[in-house]
Amino acid sequence: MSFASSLIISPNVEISPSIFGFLDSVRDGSQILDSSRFFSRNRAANLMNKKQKRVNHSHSIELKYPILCQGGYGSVIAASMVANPAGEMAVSAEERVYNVVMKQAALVKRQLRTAGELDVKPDIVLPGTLSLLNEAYDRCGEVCAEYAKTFYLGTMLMTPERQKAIWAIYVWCRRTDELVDGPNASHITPSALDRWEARLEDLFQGRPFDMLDAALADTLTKFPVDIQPFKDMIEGMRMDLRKSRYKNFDELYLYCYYVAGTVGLMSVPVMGVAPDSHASTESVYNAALALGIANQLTNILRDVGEDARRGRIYLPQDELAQAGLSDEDIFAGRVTDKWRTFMKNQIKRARLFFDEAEKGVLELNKASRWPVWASLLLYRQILDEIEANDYNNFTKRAYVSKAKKLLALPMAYARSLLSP
Ligand SMILES: CC(C)=CCC/C(C)=C/CC/C(C)=C/CC/C(C)=C/[C@@H]1[C@@H](COP(=O)(O)OP(=O)(O)O)[C@]1(C)CC/C=C(\C)CC/C=C(\C)CCC=C(C)C
Ligand SMILES: [Mn+2]
Repeated sequence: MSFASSLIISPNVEISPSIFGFLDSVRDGSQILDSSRFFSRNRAANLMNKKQKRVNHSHSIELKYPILCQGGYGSVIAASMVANPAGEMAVSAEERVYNVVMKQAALVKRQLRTAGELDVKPDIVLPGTLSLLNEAYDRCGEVCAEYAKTFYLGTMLMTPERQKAIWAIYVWCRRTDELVDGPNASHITPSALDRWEARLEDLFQGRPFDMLDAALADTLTKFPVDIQPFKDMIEGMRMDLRKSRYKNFDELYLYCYYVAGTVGLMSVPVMGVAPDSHASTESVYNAALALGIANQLTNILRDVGEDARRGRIYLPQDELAQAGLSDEDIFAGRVTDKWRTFMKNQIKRARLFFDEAEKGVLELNKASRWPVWASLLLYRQILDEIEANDYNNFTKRAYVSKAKKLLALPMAYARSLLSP
């Protein structure tokens, strides 16, 4: 991606007067994320395993995302409630995220009941706005094509309404990511993120700030997309500003949910569930969440060296220690047997999340499955490439060749024809 194109989509939140100048219209609405509902202890379930075992939830809840045990990863039971140093019981990231998933699923079900069928609502168009909106959506499509070509191609089978909506969501996510990853990242402060969130709230209330926001505001009138995953993605960016180490997988899981699991939750209401699917809405959302987590874990494993050069280590510190590794080993970038063993386990875990995601793709509307399969197959191949590089993710970038990318498209298409 070129620096220039990155600037074009860079959100115009006030980050530094010297760069963008002061923008009166971006209100300083430091909305505080309502996290109280996250911490409800009444709900817990197993996201990654259909058995969903529940035991006395005031003390311990069995969850089964793949965590490290002596012999590697597996379907290991982990307590979701852990005592913090003060001896208080804290709720695990998995449980917090599960609450969001349940809320999203409930929202879609409610809309299904009231609308009869989850489909596109009619446009209410003021004279002149339609062409502006079309322009806005076209621009979203261009940005998407420039940043994520294969995925963009995959959206070609979707209905025009769904396609445009996914592009608009993509652009909002990309702009949010640009805030902390783009050329102006060093100027981003928590209050700039607060302003970006205030702008999000405005957009959800039908007051978009610019053309690209207007496309998303229009999408919201057509699909039952909730604000929570969007707010949570911004929360992930806040997390990136304040921390560069993750104590354990629970912390890393929450980060992965914020920056990528949220994408799954935003996309499903647009992509739609197949009319002949018998899967529960919750299970489809769980799969969507799993794909986001799998993608982000893969992204992290691919970029270990690059992140370390920025002083960041997105790997569970306790698992590194168990493997006999320290931050210094990562900064030194030596591929040792200890590192290979550690990486094998991390890759195994990421693949478990991809496996979980696969179950849900079949349940999506047929026309929406292609881009999802394409993204799943392509991202999962990055793990194969890390193995092919003999786990040197310090100085070698695991990269899926153009030929393999092209091959993934017909493969994804063939899979999208399979019925649930
Ligand atoms: C069909 C489809 C894939 C739709 C998703 C479209 C969409 C809205 C994508 C937004 C992606 C985005 C810009 C996220 C911002 C945060 C971020 C950058 C996350 C990383 C993406 C990879 O990007 P990249 O390699 O460019 O990363 P760098 O910034 O360069 O480091 C992520 C790794 C996460 C992306 C997560 C997804 C694409 C989740 C996809 C899940 C679904 C679409 C749900 C599918 C449904 C079922 C039932 C499985
Ligand atoms: Mn990024």
